[in-house]
Amino acid sequence: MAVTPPLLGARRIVVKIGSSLVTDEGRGVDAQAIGDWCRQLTRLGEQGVEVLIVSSGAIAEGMKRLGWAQRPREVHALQAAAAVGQMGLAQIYETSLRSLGRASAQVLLTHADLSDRERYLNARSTLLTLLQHRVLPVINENDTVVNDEIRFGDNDTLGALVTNLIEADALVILTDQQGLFSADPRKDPDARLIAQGRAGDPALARMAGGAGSALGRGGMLTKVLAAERAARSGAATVIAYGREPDVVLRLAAGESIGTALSAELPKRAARKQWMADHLQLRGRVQIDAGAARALVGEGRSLLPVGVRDVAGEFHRGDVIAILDPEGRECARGLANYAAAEARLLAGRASQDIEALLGYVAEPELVHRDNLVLSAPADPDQAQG
Ligand SMILES: Nc1ncnc2c1ncn2[C@@H]1O[C@H](COP(=O)(O)OP(=O)(O)O)[C@@H](O)[C@H]1O
Ligand SMILES: N[C@@H](CCC(=O)OP(=O)(O)O)C(=O)O
Repeated sequence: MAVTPPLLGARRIVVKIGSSLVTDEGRGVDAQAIGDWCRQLTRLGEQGVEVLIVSSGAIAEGMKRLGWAQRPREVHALQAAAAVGQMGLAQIYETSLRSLGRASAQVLLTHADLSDRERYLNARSTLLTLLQHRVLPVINENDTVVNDEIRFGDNDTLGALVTNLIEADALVILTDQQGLFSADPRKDPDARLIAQGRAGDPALARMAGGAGSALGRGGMLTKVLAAERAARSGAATVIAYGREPDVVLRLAAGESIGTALSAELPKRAARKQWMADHLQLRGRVQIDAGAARALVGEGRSLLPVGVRDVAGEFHRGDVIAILDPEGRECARGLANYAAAEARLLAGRASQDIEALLGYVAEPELVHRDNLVLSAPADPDQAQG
């Protein structure tokens, strides 16, 4: 069965780089290898592809800087090592990207940041703003304030959550193996590379084992589960060897390298399902005819000026229903402002937001990327 190469034509990708690669099997941050990944990603940026990096390696680098030969068991010692190592990691990415003419930004996130609706929107807006300004975000977990992630080594999951958050087209997981094998190749010499599969296929999780080295935490299982999660927002995943020459550039040119795991749902349909499955309706706004035309007819965002009435008590990041002038639900979306603020903004121009609230989160009440139209006007539904 011929499969579309997952990175061919992708406009936005997340590249996750594991600890063993970043730190050259624990010898300390490998500046040369980081320089090479940055070169490839900068080249992709020049071709118009938006790229985000999720990089592990803080703990391994911190241990080296502190002269610790053994990975400590105490969580606080791991957190301290991460705090030390993150400095080195950020410094090397910044230096590499600056020498290539790319601005970079450090973003430290926790899983909780992405499950809290308000912080989710904040993280999303910040990352999208960085991309708009052609800044390359370098993301890691905020290891100093969380400990589950340190114990479970969850940067693979973080990569998938970031992919969902900014609706990337693909997640690339660079690791120290050629891809997913039928069994852990460190233990089974007969293991064969799985070139392609469907994200979420339970057979893949059965093949994947834990980390094969003391440095990596998640092993293949967290990568396979990350692919399943990335597929929920319609993104494909590739698991590939990070030291394969020009690996990301060749993937982007359509070459098959490593393991490609496809997503079943296209992006828009996946997002709609996600909103339906995960989010509870917290309020309603009724809009005027002009706003209804803009939303339903032209696929635009909902601006406060088109809002007539606000019902319910919702917060920023909650889902609200949008009703047309006849009171029929025409869309649902994530509110950028709380109900009390939306009441103050109703019927007013976006330029007035600062004067009315004292700050501006976004000019829209619901951005079109966070909006799902109701049947039958929604093209996804019209297609069946
Ligand atoms: N089925 C499998 N295919 C490939 N690698 C596997 C498999 N099962 C377990 N592994 C192990 O997973 C390791 C990669 O995971 P990990 O060490 O966490 O890497 P990273 O630091 O890149 O996240 C490999 O080195 C390998 O030993
Ligand atoms: N946040 C940790 C990463 C832990 C982790 O997930 O590591 P890995 O399994 O190598 O991707 C660090 O920077 O050391």
